[in-house]
Amino acid sequence: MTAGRALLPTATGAQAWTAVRRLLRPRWRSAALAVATLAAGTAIGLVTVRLLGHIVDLVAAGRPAGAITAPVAALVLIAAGQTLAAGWGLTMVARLGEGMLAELREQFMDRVLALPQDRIEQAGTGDLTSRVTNDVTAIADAVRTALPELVRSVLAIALTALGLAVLDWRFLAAALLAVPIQAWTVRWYAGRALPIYAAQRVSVGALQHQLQETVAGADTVRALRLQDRHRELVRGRSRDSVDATMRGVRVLTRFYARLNLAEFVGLGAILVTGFLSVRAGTATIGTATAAALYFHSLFVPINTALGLVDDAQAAAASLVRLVGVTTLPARPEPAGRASTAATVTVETVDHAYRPDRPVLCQVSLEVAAAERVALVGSSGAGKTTLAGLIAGVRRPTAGVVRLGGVDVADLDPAEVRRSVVIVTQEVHVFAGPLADDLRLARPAATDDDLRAALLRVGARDWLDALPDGLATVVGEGGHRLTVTQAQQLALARLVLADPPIAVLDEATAEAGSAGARLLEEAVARALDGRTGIVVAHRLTQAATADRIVLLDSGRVLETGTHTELSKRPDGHYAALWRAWSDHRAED
Ligand SMILES: Nc1ncnc2c1ncn2[C@@H]1O[C@H](COP(=O)(O)OP(=O)(O)OP(=O)(O)O)[C@@H](O)[C@H]1O
Repeated sequence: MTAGRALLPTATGAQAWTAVRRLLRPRWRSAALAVATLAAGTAIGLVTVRLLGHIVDLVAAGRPAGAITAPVAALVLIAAGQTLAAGWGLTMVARLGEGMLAELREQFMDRVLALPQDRIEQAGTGDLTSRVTNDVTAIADAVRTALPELVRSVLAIALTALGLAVLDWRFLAAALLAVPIQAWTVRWYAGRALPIYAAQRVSVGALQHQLQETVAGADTVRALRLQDRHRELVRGRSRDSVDATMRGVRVLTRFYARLNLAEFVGLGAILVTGFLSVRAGTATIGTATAAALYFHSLFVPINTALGLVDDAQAAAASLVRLVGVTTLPARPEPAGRASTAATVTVETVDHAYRPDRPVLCQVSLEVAAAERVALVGSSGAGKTTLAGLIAGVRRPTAGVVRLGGVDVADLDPAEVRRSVVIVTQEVHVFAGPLADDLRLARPAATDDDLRAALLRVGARDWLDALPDGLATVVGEGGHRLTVTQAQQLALARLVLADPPIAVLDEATAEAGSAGARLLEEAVARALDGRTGIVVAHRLTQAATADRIVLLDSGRVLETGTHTELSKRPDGHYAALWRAWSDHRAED
């Protein structure tokens, strides 16, 4: 569902052209060289036709067989030259396209990574994912196959027309009779094909959906004796899909039939012109043959270029979606103010993901440097949201979050990253050597630094057991880390990044009780000397904090030390603690 979503922007045609020109500018030399090489290949190829015409003239004049040895040898050389030039040219165009696509993709990812999380959520991650996958693939396909073919075809058409004109302008004029029919055919096709293809995709989608539903619900269908009804539904959808496909095939057949008509008209006109010119003695049979061959050699490039119209349209639609994201500002305007102090201030903050559903209301909180605050509360109370606001991952709907006394909104994003690091519930282990994964936090760290960070968070046992130590490949396709180990990895990254403030919303709950105890110790060591805001999923973690903040339905209900809060008669925290202690006693 995209209705009501603020989708990421789509560029206008003009913006897309500007982007393409900007990408092309530093590469204009290679672009010119690629086009020149392809043009040279095509031009050499055109000589073939002149030579064939020459051979026809030699044969018509009754010259001895030895006279055609030289033109035939030239034909072989030309074929070799043409193949080489086409190969180089196509490789250069593909390399150029790949380079431009890579740069566009980098710009795209740069902007995406700078987007605030709320903006991505507003658009829906599906929008972003489809741009990164489908749109990039559509452009990459076009760059790899359609673009080189298109450049070659356009060059072949232009140079062949030039060849015809040089041969004899009357033949060019005759060939041009085909152009109005071709232009009309393209207009006719473009108007009909798009809606037919769209309907075809819809009917294929509907058929797939029906098949899936029937297969997935087969037991229910059988139980309710709905087989006949479902058979009829599948048959109906299948018929629609066949009809739509056949409409597409018919339109395509007529498209090519009309192009054939254009070819027939052009070739007919050339043959009549040739016949009349040869009879009047103003052209040789060889020239007329060459003209007919020239025209014939236009069929393939013209059909290729017209056939690529679809691909070009799909690539253009994808291009405006990629360029649209790159038109977003690179990053919010930094005020360039530095904050190294480790205090956190939350001032009357409200937050809502949807306007009608407030998640945090008037939350205020002061955290002193090196203090450890535990956020507790039932599921959905707003703990993760508050943690995200403090870490600068999202912006409050109202109110201010200050780090070291400076509004997060005024801080340079790089400064925010230096001041505060968040460890979230889902730790992503990047595929690759463990050392690379750790160095994401501090690229200049030595192996000793990495080892020290892992030891500090209690990872000695599994580090020693890894087959290649720090060089062990972890993540997707490599050595699988357990939930606890992945959390320790995240904590080791925190130690390496060494920010003055740390926000932890980690998954001790998922780690099992032994893992959770291990992680609690790891957290305590990783937070040593830092200001820590910890979303405490286990109350034992809250009990050891300097202060506890209990959230309930987005409001701060209680705040104090464990000793104070647990003794409060009728206190919420006291009730939670009693329930937690009883539960543990039962275990
Ligand atoms: N990205 C989001 N978009 C929309 N609503 C959200 C989003 N994240 C959280 N919410 C909603 O905001 C409310 C508070 O969620 P939050 O995750 O902050 O609570 P929590 O106290 O951390 O809960 P838990 O302990 O289950 O993680 C919930 O009602 C939740 O459904």
